[in-house]
Amino acid sequence: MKLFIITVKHFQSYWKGLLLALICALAGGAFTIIPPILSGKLVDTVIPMKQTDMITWIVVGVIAAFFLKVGFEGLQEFIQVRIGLDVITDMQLRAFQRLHRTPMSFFSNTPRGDMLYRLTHDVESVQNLNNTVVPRFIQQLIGAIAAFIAVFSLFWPAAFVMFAVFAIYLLPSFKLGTTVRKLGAIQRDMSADMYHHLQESIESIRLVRTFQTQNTEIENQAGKLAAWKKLSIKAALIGKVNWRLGNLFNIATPGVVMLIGGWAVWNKEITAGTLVAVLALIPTMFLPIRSLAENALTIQQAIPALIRIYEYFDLPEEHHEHLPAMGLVRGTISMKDIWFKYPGADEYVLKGVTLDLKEGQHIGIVGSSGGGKSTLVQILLGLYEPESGTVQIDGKNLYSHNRNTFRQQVGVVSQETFLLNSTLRKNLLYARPDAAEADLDAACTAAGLTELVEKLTDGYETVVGERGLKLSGGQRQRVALARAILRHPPILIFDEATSSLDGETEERVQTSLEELIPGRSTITIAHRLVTVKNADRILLLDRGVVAEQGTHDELLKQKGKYYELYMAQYSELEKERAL
Ligand SMILES: Nc1ncnc2c1ncn2[C@@H]1O[C@H](COP(=O)(O)OP(=O)(O)OP(=O)(O)O)[C@@H](O)[C@H]1O
Repeated sequence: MKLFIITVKHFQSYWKGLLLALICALAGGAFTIIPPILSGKLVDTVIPMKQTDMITWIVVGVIAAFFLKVGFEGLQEFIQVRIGLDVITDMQLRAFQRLHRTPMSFFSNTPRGDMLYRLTHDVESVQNLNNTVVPRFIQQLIGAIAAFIAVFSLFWPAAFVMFAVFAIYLLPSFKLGTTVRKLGAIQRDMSADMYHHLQESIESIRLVRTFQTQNTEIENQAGKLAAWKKLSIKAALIGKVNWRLGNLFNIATPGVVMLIGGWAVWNKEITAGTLVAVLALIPTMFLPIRSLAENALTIQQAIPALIRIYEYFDLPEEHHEHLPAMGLVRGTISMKDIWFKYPGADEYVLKGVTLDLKEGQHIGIVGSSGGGKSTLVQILLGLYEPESGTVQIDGKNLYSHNRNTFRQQVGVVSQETFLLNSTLRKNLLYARPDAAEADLDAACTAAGLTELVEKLTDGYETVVGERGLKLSGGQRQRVALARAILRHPPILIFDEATSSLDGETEERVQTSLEELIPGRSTITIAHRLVTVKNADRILLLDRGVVAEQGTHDELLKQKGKYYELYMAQYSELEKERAL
């Protein structure tokens, strides 16, 4: 019922077009019953009375009725398809918009394949139903109702027989339909799972080749395909049985009508022409039932698909876009007593973390892997909300402002760099589409990218490939760096930004970064302590708590965990140099 109400709401604003489509369908239905009635006239009066000139008129009438029926129904189909496409594009866009406004936790817990499947295949399933099945069904239903009324007025016992036949047919058909619906839903889940697997397998092609797991991947897909095929055969078989059952009734009914109609003609209760007209109207009455049986699978797949699209309309939204804008950020950050655990997790990732950063200061965050460093940054960006604690930017509460207006003023370079399957220019300008050429060049110089740009035959216009596969890890990271620089942000966040660069490049990029940092509030997350050595303050985050903090020298003097970490890394560096 909810499904019906939401769907009706979607179509509500198109009521004028829908009304026109309905009028066309009614006209089409009226013209459907004219040829059988004219056939009756032919048998009853034209032939017995040898009205040869009337034959021509009847033929003209039949042809005209046919053309008008086709014309009206064609117009109705076009209007409905047009409105259907408007509605379906609205639906897809609405689901997509919602996805972009939902909290990040949703993305951590939802397979990407499932999201893509909903926005593509599910939308397509509904579109198939919308474009072909529904407009035809409406035509056929109106034609059937018109035929039923005509049969009822011509020879009511035949209408009664039809009614009884429908009642008998609907029972098994309903049962089969329920089974097909269940199978359709399972089939859809299987398809989504296959889609997810295909996508994951192709996306992680490097991993697959490195670990030589091609055969496992293929076997996995073969297993999924086999299960899907088995189910599809079952669904197709039931669908066909349902359709044949409809056919059986379609063939058997005229026999029964012939029997009682013949008897009535014999008893002079009706004319032979009336019986001919009634018999000619029977197939029209069966059309909607046959159509339902024929398209059972399409319908049964579209209904769960529609439900799944609607589910996205109900996704929770980050309610901040309507909040006041953050305004020009200067760069004072204050995170107080942050307690946070990921949705569904039992353990706290951050346990009372406090971080204070004055405008233009540089803070380094170090610590063991999984200690919560990246999570702290995600909270600062407002991608996750802490269970308790406050985040203030220039003294303003982040959560009572539009976070987008804050994020726009932060340059982030993280461990993972996502590149668009487009040119280097588009990838760089993603951060600031209106940047001037000189800014672009300057950002590339600062990020150490100039050499690469000069080496590429098409320079900035070189397509860097899907997910940046044509660039090395270091080059990708430099692109991300240039993007961040291009924004001229008052706040910079480097999350292992130089981790995949070789020693020499890292040193060069590090120098560029250090030139960039003065005047901007900067947070640098690093495993290598030398990266944050010059920071104004360093926090050592250990299992969700700030275990130590101070300048590099102060921390070394404390001879605590930082000291141990530094000594371990230092001696390794020494060892490397000695080799
Ligand atoms: N999206 C997520 N959902 C659930 N748990 C997560 C998620 N992201 C991270 N975690 C968990 O939170 C903890 C902290 O992760 P985080 O990435 O913040 O650590 P980190 O200190 O940045 O680690 P590293 O130095 O290895 O990058 C880890 O135990 C991790 O498993």
